[in-house]
Amino acid sequence: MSSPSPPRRRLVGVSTKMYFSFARTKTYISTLLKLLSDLPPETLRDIDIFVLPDHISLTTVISQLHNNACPVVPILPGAQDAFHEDAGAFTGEVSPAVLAEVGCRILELGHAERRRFFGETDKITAKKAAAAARNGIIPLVCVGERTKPPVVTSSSQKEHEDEEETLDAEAALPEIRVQVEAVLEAVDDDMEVILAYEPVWAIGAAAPASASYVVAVAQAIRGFECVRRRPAGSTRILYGGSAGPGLFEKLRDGVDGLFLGRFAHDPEQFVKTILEIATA
Ligand SMILES: O=C(CO)COP(=O)(O)O
Repeated sequence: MSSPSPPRRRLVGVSTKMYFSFARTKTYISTLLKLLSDLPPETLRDIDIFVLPDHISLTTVISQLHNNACPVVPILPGAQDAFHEDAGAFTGEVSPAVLAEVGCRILELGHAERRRFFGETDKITAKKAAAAARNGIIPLVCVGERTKPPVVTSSSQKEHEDEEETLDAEAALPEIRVQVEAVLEAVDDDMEVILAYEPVWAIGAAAPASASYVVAVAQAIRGFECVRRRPAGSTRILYGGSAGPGLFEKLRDGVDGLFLGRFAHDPEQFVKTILEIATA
């Protein structure tokens, strides 16, 4: 009889994208550290937290995290992108080797905004994921369908007005499968990878995708052969797209945590979300 797989550690993080000034990032991190250090230390024992500031602010954030007088929980610092080569004549690019050298632990790749504004493809994202892994940085790869899938249950079939709409998860899977396969082919199976499922249409929206839909997609991603063949615990799946407090409880059957944007800009809201995930 095979022994049960060890549970995957919960994970939660924020990307500040390009929203914050340098000064605001510094204040944000010191407030976050203060709020976290006020919690009973055991609360955060089983959760990983990460912050992805802009490239310019990253080394300052790393110093703030290192100098934290009350290290309740190690927060993993990360970057929002990097080039796929380590060094050379690539003017203006950011080297994953330099990121590793200064203490970057997570590298976000393939975000919908990188794909949309900078034309990044699955192939480019996969090369970047390989570059992160060979430098000992965990690739956090964003995947997700561009268009909202069709609703399966019409609103007239809903029993209650406030019931969430049921979207056709099957319709989104082919697009997501290609994105996931491209990345996992480029990264050794024994390297840790974080997949952030971020439906593009739910990013920057008023509300996240419906919970039943996210759980269905996340469970399907976990069932992909390229994910199943990886060692237990080495592939964590997050949900991102208008995520915030009150959401994780509804998604816990599908995902290992949340990846926040705007709804973590208030550090108190971020800490509230962290606590919900840590204690769910
Ligand atoms: O893109 C996101 C995280 O990477 C999500 O952003 P929002 O939560 O602001 O929609």
